[in-house]
Amino acid sequence: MATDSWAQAVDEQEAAAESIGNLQINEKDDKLNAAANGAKTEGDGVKTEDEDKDDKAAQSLLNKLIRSNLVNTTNQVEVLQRDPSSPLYSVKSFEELRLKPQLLQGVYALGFNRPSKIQETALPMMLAEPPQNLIAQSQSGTGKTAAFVLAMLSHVDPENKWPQCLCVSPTYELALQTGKVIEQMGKFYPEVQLVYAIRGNKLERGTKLQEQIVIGTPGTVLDWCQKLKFIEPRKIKVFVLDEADVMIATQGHQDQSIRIQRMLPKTCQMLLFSATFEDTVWNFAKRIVPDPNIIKLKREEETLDTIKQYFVICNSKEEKFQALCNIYGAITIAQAMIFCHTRKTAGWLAGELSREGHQVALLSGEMQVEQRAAVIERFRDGKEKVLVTTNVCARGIDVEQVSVVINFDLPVDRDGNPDNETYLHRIGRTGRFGKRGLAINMVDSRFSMNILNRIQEHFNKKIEKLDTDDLDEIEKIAN
Ligand SMILES: Nc1ncnc2c1ncn2[C@@H]1O[C@H](COP(=O)(O)OP(=O)(O)OP(=O)(O)O)[C@@H](O)[C@H]1O
Repeated sequence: MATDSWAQAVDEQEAAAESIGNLQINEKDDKLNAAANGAKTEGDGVKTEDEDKDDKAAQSLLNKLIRSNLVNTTNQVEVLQRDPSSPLYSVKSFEELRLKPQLLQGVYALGFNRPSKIQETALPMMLAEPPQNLIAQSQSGTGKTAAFVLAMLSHVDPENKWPQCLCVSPTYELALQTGKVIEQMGKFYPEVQLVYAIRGNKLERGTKLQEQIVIGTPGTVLDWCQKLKFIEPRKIKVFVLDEADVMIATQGHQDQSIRIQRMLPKTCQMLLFSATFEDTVWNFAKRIVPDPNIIKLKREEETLDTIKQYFVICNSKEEKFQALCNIYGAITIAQAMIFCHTRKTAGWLAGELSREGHQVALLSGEMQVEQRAAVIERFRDGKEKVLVTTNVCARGIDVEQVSVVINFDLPVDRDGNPDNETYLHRIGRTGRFGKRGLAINMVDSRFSMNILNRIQEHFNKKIEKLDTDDLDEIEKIAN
């Protein structure tokens, strides 16, 4: 097969895999959303823009799950105060915030020693009296969730047995994830209770909620406020809209969120968080949050500076597998991520590696988001040492924790050109003090050699040749 048609064939195969994967996830989500939000389901089998957008929520969830630490950033926050003449407070310790002792205990129990960059400025603003509104944007993993959870817990009056804080998240899974943070941080503050306004949580008609914090998806929260009246919106003191960029990408959520916001009192503190800030997010943010303070933290650029890059020449996938075994035989690899171009190759490779006795996790296009989340959690917890995945599956996932990345197939776009952005994202690291990493690229044709050369030129960084039959040479790369 000529290289061009080979490239096209794999692209087509992968594209098919992608749409099947998406359809399954979305079909399920649609049904669930329909149940929760009264949305319409259209299963016409065509990949629509909405399905693409739905991926954002899945990516965001998977990213949260794979990460166990704060994202390092050397950038400074940009602050735009509603009242520029008022002093700007920033804290370097949690003590300075005069938190309730139970909450301080919760923060330390989570292993937080000091506020993150965004928390340094966001927390004093959110905890100020009178309450201030805030729009905050910073990339995923910089401590936004922990910040607003702390703000909600601080503002609650545990004596009052009714909902006082309302937090909306784009999906069921993301709401559960944030709920977990509330539960952990509020561990030593048992008087404060939390309830999930999500599909499946059916309450009896006439119920008046006693929990002080409600977290849920926009459709259910709206129903609970408006139709079912489980919540009295006029008693809400803090309203949080999380993941605004994911929210606006989901049909109907924007309107529902605005309708919820309109039911809240003028005095309610409005807080909105987003990982990205395009105009659409900004326009939405301004409708949700009147008179806001604004905090932005620029995304840390990824670089290849701290990465050692190699390539290995092989003639077939079997040879690539053998090269991989040689590498594993020569150096100790704590955890590795291996990227394949198609689901078929990924499945085959995972099988071969497990036959060799490796503990392998496979992330594949046909899995539903919950299954993918479970795989990622097991990998993050170190239950498996190798994660084999297709690019489609791993798109957008931060792999900063993983020290070795293997491109079993090099990333190419649909036109068969090098996908430099994906290459950088797969193996790059953020921050000047980012951990050192090792990247190994498998080359198995003139086509892939050409791709490798073009990637090398693009980044102006040499990718060294590695002979995987020479054990001494392999050993050297680990030092
Ligand atoms: N001050 C802190 N010190 C140490 N770790 C922290 C601190 N704040 C948050 N973390 C941890 O860092 C990780 C990312 O935090 P968090 O989830 O709040 O970020 P985020 O910006 O909300 O990201 P995402 O949008 O993906 O949820 C979490 O594992 C969290 O427990």
